Amino acid sequence: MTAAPGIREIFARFRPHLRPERAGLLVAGVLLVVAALADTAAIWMFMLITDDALAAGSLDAFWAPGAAWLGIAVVGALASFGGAYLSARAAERFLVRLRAHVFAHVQRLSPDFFARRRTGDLVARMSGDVESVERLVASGVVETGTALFGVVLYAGAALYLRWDLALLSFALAPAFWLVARKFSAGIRDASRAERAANGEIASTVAEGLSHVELVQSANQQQRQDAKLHAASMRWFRAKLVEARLSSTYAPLVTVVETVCILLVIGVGVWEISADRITIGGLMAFAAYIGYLYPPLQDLGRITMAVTAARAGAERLVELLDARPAVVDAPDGTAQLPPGGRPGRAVEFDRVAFRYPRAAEHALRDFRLAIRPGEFVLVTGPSGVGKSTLAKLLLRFYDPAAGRVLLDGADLTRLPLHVVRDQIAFVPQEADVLHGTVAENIAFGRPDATPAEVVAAAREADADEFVRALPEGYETVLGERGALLSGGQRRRIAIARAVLRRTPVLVLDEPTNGLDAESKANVVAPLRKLSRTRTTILISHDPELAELADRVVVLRGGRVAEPARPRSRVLSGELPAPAADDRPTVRLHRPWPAGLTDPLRARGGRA
Ligand SMILES: Nc1ncnc2c1ncn2[C@@H]1O[C@H](COP(=O)(O)OP(=O)(O)OP(=O)(O)O)[C@@H](O)[C@H]1O
Repeated sequence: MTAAPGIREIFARFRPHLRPERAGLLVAGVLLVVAALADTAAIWMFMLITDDALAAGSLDAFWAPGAAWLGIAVVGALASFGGAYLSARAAERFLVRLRAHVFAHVQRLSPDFFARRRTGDLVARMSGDVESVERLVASGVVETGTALFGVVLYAGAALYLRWDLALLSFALAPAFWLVARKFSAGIRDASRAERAANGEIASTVAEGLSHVELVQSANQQQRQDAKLHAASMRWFRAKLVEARLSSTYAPLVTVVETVCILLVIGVGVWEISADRITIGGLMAFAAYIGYLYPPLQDLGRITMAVTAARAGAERLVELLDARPAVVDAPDGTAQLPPGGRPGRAVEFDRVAFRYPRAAEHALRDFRLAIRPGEFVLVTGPSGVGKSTLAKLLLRFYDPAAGRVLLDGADLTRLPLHVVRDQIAFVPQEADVLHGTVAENIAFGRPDATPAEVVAAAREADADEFVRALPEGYETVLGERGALLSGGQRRRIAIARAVLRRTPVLVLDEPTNGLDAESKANVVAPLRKLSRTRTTILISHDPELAELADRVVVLRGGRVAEPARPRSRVLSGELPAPAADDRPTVRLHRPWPAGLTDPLRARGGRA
């Protein structure tokens, strides 16, 4: 493992997020200083009362310091409350801002990043690790400042009362540091192990829950239990090491403290007998030394907390250092010609692409020009690069060579959001989010009116089954759309794509794994939809060739044969819709010649 970032590095890294809290932290610091000053003054009043009122038996000498003590206590309490509240407020606001920043960063990383990560671990980094950075950078700053001030203040007061006695009792102060230092290394290693095990626990639970059907159907619950147990035991052992170290630290510090206090009292008794100090003076002195220990202890504890937080910061910095594979062009961006036609032209111009860390190219010298409004079926054997075309078109990645063009504009020269505003994508796994059907359809356009949502559902042939759901469009779908069949989930995904009204529609295997009837339901809307936009349909399914103007067959990352235009639709020459608008696709036709030539298999179309 690489060395954890140093404190300075961590501060430099996260300081910008702390900047808006500077005023709050400063006021909190001032109030906590006032609270410490009030404590110091209260002890002074205690000394005056002991010597002038108690020892002298004078009630008159009691009132003035007594009243002052009360006033000081009230001011101290208010300052202490204000300081604690403001520092907590600043620290939590920092936490909220940092978490938002990390999430925003992670959301913009390329799909490839997530392919190599476990979701649970990412969740753990955005919760526990963000909190440990907050403890270090925000609350840690106030605590350290206040503790340091306390040490200086109480040591100063003790020195003022009796400098010789004070120096004697300070002689043992470095022992606090030595003890804290000794424990820090062990705490750091244990914290690293604890943070990593925490990520593993979150990952195991998240994976187990999201694949619950797979786990149950394969009878693998015990294996999942064992995985969680193993991660939990690693976490438990690390926690025990942490607990052993910190619970040894506290009693050790108490022993050092007791030695100091006994030393002070022993020498003090001798001093009183020699009449060199009053009893009130000795008690106040002992109180200052006693007040000195908590901030000293705090400094030791903060040293250990900082060590632990470095392990979290290390994991967070690693996340923040990950760079998205694509970003907006730094030297200005090109303009997309105004739309208006049915769809936009899409072109892959001698594109070569290899996934990060992959040995082979997924696409090589790939050329394909799609006219505006054209409906192209992209087919070919598994793993040949079909889905990669969609990923390049959506600019999840940039090609290593060649260009992907939208209406003649190079995608790498267009702002990323403009590219994605042009393309609606229906992925292989139709995503269903937790929320109502209406919210699911409107995901890409949250401002859509209910009427627009229903219109999109109609276009995707989803309206009828949605209305049959218990609460229609207001039916809450579970995170994975458990209420819906595979075909229905796809139609919701198509409705979502339709609602975005983009000039380009890309569908990746929309009929995969569906039976004939569900497939017919998914295919039916495509014919209508393709009339008003450029449509790229990625599929193994030869029967879908019926729908397309052109079939493109891929082999080894290239177009295997010249893409042949169909006689049907070209942009601007759209035929009148069929009377009943139903698909003419024959869904049970065999695939006579394999994937090598779907055109041959397609035959004539009515
Ligand atoms: N994230 C990735 N990292 C590395 N290699 C990848 C990644 N995604 C895909 N590949 C590889 O790139 C090649 C093309 O993959 P792609 O998903 O485009 O194929 P496909 O034709 O869509 O396959 P299928 O029909 O099975 O969906 C395959 O060899 C695949 O193993």
